[in-house]
Amino acid sequence: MRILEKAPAKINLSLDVLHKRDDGFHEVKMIMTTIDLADRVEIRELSIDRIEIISHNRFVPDDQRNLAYQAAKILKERYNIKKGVAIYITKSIPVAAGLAGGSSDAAATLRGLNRLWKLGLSLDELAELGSEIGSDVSFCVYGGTALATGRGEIIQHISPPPHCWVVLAKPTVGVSTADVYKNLNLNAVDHPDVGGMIDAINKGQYEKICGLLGNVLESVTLKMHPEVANIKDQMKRFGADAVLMSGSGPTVFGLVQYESRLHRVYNGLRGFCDQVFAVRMLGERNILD
Ligand SMILES: C[C@](O)(CO)[C@H](O)COP(=O)(O)OP(=O)(O)OC[C@H]1O[C@@H](n2ccc(N)nc2=O)[C@H](O)[C@@H]1O
Ligand SMILES: Nc1ncnc2c1ncn2[C@@H]1O[C@H](COP(=O)(O)OP(=O)(O)OP(=O)(O)O)[C@@H](O)[C@H]1O
Repeated sequence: MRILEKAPAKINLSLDVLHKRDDGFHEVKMIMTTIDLADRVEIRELSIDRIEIISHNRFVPDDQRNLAYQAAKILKERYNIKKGVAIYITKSIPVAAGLAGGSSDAAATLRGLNRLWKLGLSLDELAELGSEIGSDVSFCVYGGTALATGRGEIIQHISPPPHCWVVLAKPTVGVSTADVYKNLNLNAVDHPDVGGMIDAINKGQYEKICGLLGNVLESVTLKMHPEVANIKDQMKRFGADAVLMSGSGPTVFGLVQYESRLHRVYNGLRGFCDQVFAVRMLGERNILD
């Protein structure tokens, strides 16, 4: 038996950090939405009781460090499954990019194994298990558009944003999410208006959404890596309607309403960055059904 799951990337339209918690994590308030850039996760049964990861990507671990491996392990242990699986991951999402690639592979593995092993778990139950793997996994279990709070694992679904194009550019710098949070100085940031963003999304107000994009983690990553600020400037110069870094970076995304403008932004950025993508937002719920 063979199960296929799509594992789409996310971007953060708004990302605020409220305070550091006693457990070391930060309390966040952010709007996440799924985009049409996805890894492919294929799960096949094995005759021996083992978890194998096959990815053919030198940046992706093929052992217990892989978040898809951790997803399979949690389900096997929790439900006492004595069967093995091979998990084939075909990466399209750039690695360590701020696009939740690994988290989405883990979420796809949870959904896929739930089907393969007929566990009958709800998405809410899978999201709760996913939160043990990483803060972004719960959102990735559902996809769509959501307000994420807590350390990112408390998910409230909201309306999809109005249709537009998203140009993504990933500079070749490596960013550690833990380092970015560690270096965040909350006394020196402009907090984005997350409530205003929810309102603008609910009302389908594209221009207002553009004006409200904000991410407090930019204050750290842009200082560490000036090339990220440079990519932001170039994206604006080529005509994106609004530009922001996703998650802890380093990927920068630009929103573009009209296709006529899209080509100029996309082609312009290709002169600066190897990894550039032009995709759609997939903000609807149930896109993963
Ligand atoms: C930046 C975002 O991607 C925005 O969506 C997320 O907040 C990060 O999510 P993630 O990569 O799934 O993060 P995790 O794997 O859970 O945590 C990695 C590290 O980031 C820091 N971390 C993460 C999430 C959070 N709310 N507070 C934190 O301080 C912690 O040091 C943690 O050890
Ligand atoms: N399935 C996976 N795909 C990619 N990287 C993985 C995977 N599993 C584990 N990793 C490890 O996780 C690290 C971060 O990769 P990932 O692509 O998930 O980052 P990210 O997009 O910045 O995540 P987030 O936006 O959730 O912070 C990689 O450097 C890699 O070593």
